[in-house]
Amino acid sequence: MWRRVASLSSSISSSFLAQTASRLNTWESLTTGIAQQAKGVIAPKEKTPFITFVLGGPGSGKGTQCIKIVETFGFAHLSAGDLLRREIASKSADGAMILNTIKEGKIVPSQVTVKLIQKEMELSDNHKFLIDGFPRTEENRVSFEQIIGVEPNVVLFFDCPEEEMVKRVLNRNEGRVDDNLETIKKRLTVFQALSLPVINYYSEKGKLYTIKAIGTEDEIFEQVRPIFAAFEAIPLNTRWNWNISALVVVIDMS
Ligand SMILES: Nc1ncnc2c1ncn2[C@@H]1O[C@H](COP(=O)(O)OP(=O)(O)OP(=O)(O)O)[C@@H](O)[C@H]1O
Ligand SMILES: Nc1ccn([C@@H]2O[C@H](COP(=O)(O)O)[C@@H](O)[C@H]2O)c(=O)n1
Ligand SMILES: [Mg+2]
Repeated sequence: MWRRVASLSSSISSSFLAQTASRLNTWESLTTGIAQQAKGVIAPKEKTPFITFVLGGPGSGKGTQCIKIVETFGFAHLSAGDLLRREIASKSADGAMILNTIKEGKIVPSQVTVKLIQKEMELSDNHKFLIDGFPRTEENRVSFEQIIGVEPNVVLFFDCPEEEMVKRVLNRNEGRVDDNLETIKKRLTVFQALSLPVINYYSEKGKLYTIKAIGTEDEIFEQVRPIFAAFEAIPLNTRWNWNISALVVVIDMS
């Protein structure tokens, strides 16, 4: 059994302390698997995670813009679709189920997808994550909050007309099993019915940044850039200093 004692500087406000404590729990929960393997030595990550969800319909340009965000702002890019395709390729136990679900344009059970994301986050040295194509449903969203124990800092929504999305997907030419007209229609229906409510949820929470996803890739990125530039502009002390003021002692009671 693990017991955690946290002692924090008294010079910071109580709401800030509450937020800080919750973030410590969050980041520690991400490290738990690694820590357990290390037989009792919890090695908390140095920085609090900064999580961006990247949403939008099929072919709206999420992956394309994520590459630019990675290049410019140094995020780790975790594409839920890529992680699922990797599971298929690795012929894992869930591979066949995932392949059938993707062919049908449906959504893979949240537990499966969240576990894949969690594993990537744990393995990453980065603390800034772009989680692309997730959450696709309310169930995805709740599952992430329950398993990872953290909410996104930013949610990007690439808003693109359906006609343009269909054109882009049909021209993509990457050999994806779901890049055909029949599956695209199903994916668009799923997007309208299941993903839009998630987008509305984050809009109501004031976390949503809507990008007009038409124009050239560079033009679209010029809408994205200021969002992250604004976060980068927050002084380093304000962003991370609380971590230094926190002392976490772990006592193994087993
Ligand atoms: N602004 C743009 N104008 C024209 N084509 C674009 C633009 N942005 C991306 N594309 C192209 O459209 C296709 C779909 O883009 P991308 O793979 O980034 O979309 P996505 O939102 O990740 O789609 P999915 O949800 O299906 O993974 C790609 O072939 C990409 O090169
Ligand atoms: N959260 C998610 C994300 C994706 N899927 C399935 O993968 C397909 C491809 O996803 P892309 O992000 O690469 O477009 C998608 O249509 C779903 O079938 C999922 O189930 N859950
Ligand atoms: Mg993509």
